[in-house]
Amino acid sequence: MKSAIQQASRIIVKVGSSLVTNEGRGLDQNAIARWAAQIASLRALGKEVVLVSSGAIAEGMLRLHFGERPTDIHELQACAAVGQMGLAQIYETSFRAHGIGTAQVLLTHADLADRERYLNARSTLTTLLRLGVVPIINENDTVVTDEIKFGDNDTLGALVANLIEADALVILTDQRGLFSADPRKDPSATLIGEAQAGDERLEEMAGGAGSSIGRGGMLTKVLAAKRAARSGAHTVIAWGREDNVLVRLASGEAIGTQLTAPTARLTARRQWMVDHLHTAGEVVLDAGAVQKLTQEGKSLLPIGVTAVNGQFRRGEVITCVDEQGNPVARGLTNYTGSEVRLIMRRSSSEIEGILGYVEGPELIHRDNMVLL
Ligand SMILES: Nc1ncnc2c1ncn2[C@@H]1O[C@H](COP(=O)(O)OP(=O)(O)O)[C@@H](O)[C@H]1O
Ligand SMILES: N[C@@H](CCC(=O)OP(=O)(O)O)C(=O)O
Repeated sequence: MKSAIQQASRIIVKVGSSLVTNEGRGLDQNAIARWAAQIASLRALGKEVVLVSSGAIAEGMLRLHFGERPTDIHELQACAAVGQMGLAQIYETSFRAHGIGTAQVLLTHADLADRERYLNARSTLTTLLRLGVVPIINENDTVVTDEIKFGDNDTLGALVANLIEADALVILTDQRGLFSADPRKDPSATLIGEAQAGDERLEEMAGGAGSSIGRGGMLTKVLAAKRAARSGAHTVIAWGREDNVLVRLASGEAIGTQLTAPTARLTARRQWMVDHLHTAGEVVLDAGAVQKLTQEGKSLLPIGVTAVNGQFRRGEVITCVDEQGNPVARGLTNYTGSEVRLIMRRSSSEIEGILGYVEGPELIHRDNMVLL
């Protein structure tokens, strides 16, 4: 099996708290500079990279002079808010040294469960990538407390992999990968080189559901791999301080644990759309639009829509039917039902004049559509 990272063109790299910090307090600037240099090399190979980085609390603790991790949730939130400034600062400086810009993106799991926010986050991230910027993502710890209690950015990494259909998720941590048992407790544990993401035996190795998962640990990584695999992304768990780890992975070297996704990326996404039984509404297409979608592989533009049935919000799944009512395609709409009623039969260049803003020239972008 070829290395997942070598083949990947869009990669999420997650660096854990245990790695970015100097023993839990403050950030390790040198380590961060090394990952930035490696990501710059990946970019030079034509790969798109999104970084999910923890470390805000650790840096905030240092800046606010907490000797140990506070137990009060709101103090933890305060640490995260203060520390995030330092995190952003170090990443911006480290990437600037390679002529690469960074962007700060703070997300919660709830943001990604909401269809409209999901689509907005997706559009922002893909636009940042198109503009050549490296998005640096962390949890928005100011507005949520669950994540801070569990201290888990692994799940966030997987959600982001689903969000922008990454080909691979690289989880960098303080161990050389997933071992047959926790190597801190069992010195005879052996490294798992490769397995299928979602294999339940991996969860047992990582501690099983019954173990203490107070803070991330390997279980959240194994579960993140399972989640990432749903959109076809492969996961690699590796030691973040391994020399030049990202570049070596990209050159095809087998390092750490590779958890392979059983379904291909496009199949997974297609299946998700097809399985989406509840569609929020319907648009009727003229014959020209049907032709563009089915024969020419194009996006759906408002000009090809002749009628709208039902009410729907931006980001919801809608069905496209032909003039006889036969389903043609399904996809995520960029505009609400009321907006489509205003812009249908009109050219995309008129959208701004009619609505006062443009979410995109397409009603449904080709990437967000599946033919039926
Ligand atoms: N089977 C296993 N293989 C490797 N590490 C394991 C395993 N089970 C539990 N662990 C523990 O998980 C820890 C990594 O998780 P965590 O501290 O949350 O890292 P991060 O901050 O990078 O997310 C390791 O230091 C290790 O003690
Ligand atoms: N968002 C917080 C905590 C996230 C966290 O610790 O996650 P993880 O690296 O998976 O253990 C921070 O930046 O400190």
